Amino acid sequence: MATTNLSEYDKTTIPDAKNFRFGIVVSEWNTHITEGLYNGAKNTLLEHGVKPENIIKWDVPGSFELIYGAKKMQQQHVNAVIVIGSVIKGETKHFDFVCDGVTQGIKDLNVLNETPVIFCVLTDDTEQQAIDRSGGKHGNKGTEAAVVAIKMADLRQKI
Ligand SMILES: Nc1c(NC[C@H](O)[C@H](O)[C@H](O)CO)[nH]c(=O)[nH]c1=O
Ligand SMILES: CC(=O)[C@@H](O)COP(=O)(O)O
Repeated sequence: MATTNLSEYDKTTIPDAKNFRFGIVVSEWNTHITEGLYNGAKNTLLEHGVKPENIIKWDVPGSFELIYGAKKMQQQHVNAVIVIGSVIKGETKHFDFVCDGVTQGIKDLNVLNETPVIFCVLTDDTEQQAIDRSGGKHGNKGTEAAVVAIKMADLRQKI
């Protein structure tokens, strides 16, 4: 069963993000998907008051490199990090290892370090599924990730 629209949320429940600074690490694999996710995330951050100069974007070759990129981005005095990737199943089990590796690596960064890392990595059986979730009929997971990043930055500031 497909997910609900990822971009529909109550905008009145989102904290003011004008003083927050975000790092976004973007995989270049399936760039037509990841750039759509990045635009969704960036535009949502801007919509909630984040200054353009407070959004740092780094590109990495593939989703597996998001782990290293996020680790270094955590050192950039940002309130939260978003990692963006698109893993699409091929003929072999490589898909499984990439997805599991990235998931575990990002989880580890959230456990070991203080800066939240938000997981915006699509793991799809088909390219159409990825298209549908990066600005298509199911919305944009980048928008969802930006909302989560603002909420986590706000929570971190309060605790
Ligand atoms: N097949 C996909 C990859 N594979 C590349 C890995 O992420 C990694 O860059 C390589 O194993 C070298 O360490 N990456 C994606 O992001 N999406 C794919 O569909
Ligand atoms: C997720 C991948 O690495 C995948 O695109 C690689 O394709 P294949 O499994 O056909 O080698």
